Amino acid sequence: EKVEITKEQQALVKSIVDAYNRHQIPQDVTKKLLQEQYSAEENFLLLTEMATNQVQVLVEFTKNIPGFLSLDREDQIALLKGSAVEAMFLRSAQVLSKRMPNGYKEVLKERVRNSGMSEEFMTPMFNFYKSIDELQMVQEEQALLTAVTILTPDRPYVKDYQAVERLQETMLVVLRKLCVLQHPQDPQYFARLLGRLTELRTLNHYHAEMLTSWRMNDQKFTPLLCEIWDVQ
Ligand SMILES: CC(C)c1onc(-c2c(Cl)cccc2Cl)c1COc1ccc(-c2ccc3[nH]c(C(=O)O)cc3c2)cc1
Repeated sequence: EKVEITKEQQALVKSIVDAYNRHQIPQDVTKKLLQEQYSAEENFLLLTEMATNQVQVLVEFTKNIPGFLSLDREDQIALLKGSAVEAMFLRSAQVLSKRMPNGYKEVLKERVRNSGMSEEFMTPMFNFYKSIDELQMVQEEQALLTAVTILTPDRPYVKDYQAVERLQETMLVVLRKLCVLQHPQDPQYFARLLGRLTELRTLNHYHAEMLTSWRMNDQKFTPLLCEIWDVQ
């Protein structure tokens, strides 16, 4: 059928993509990934700093999702806490799949590999990064997929399930149209994007286990990460 995006859907996409691009980790932070020395401790510290900055970027992006701030305040918190790891996986995956200058992505991968993480977590993580890379998403798809992930209604402690579902539905309708228009030769593209969200859920589980093992080794996190991940 003839798929076309309405005026208000175009406005929605524009506001989400602008928010997605406006909030980035500051260059002086990301360039530390290239400069600091290599050791498991230093790598863990850097990744903790990146994750902390990433959460701040995530909060700012989320506040710009049309309708999010009109949700119940406690539900806003529940959505952020429930989606933080998945949204950060998406964002770091998109960073790693971008054509990076001066070996940046190799450096990031190297630091992740040598940060005291268990192999059982690395494999699914790097498989996910590879599967995101293969999709070669345009920025509209990346921004909308991140918004869809954040607006997942079945997170713990969400009270007004319907309100969140309505918002997510609005995003999914636009994302599906974008996929049809952007990838006419691949009618399954939208379905493959949604398949990544399922894969993200399994990564949540691995991440929770990794957090536990880090805590056993008395690894320190920042106050913001402790708050969003309910640790310490
Ligand atoms: C607390 C630390 C050790 C941690 O725990 N889990 C994860 C963890 C891990 Cl490994 C994997 C996936 C998710 C988490 Cl949440 C992490 C590290 O998390 C991140 C690591 C890197 C980045 C990152 C790196 C470079 C970047 N450039 C840009 C940019 O916009 O230019 C964004 C960006 C983000 C984000 C989160």
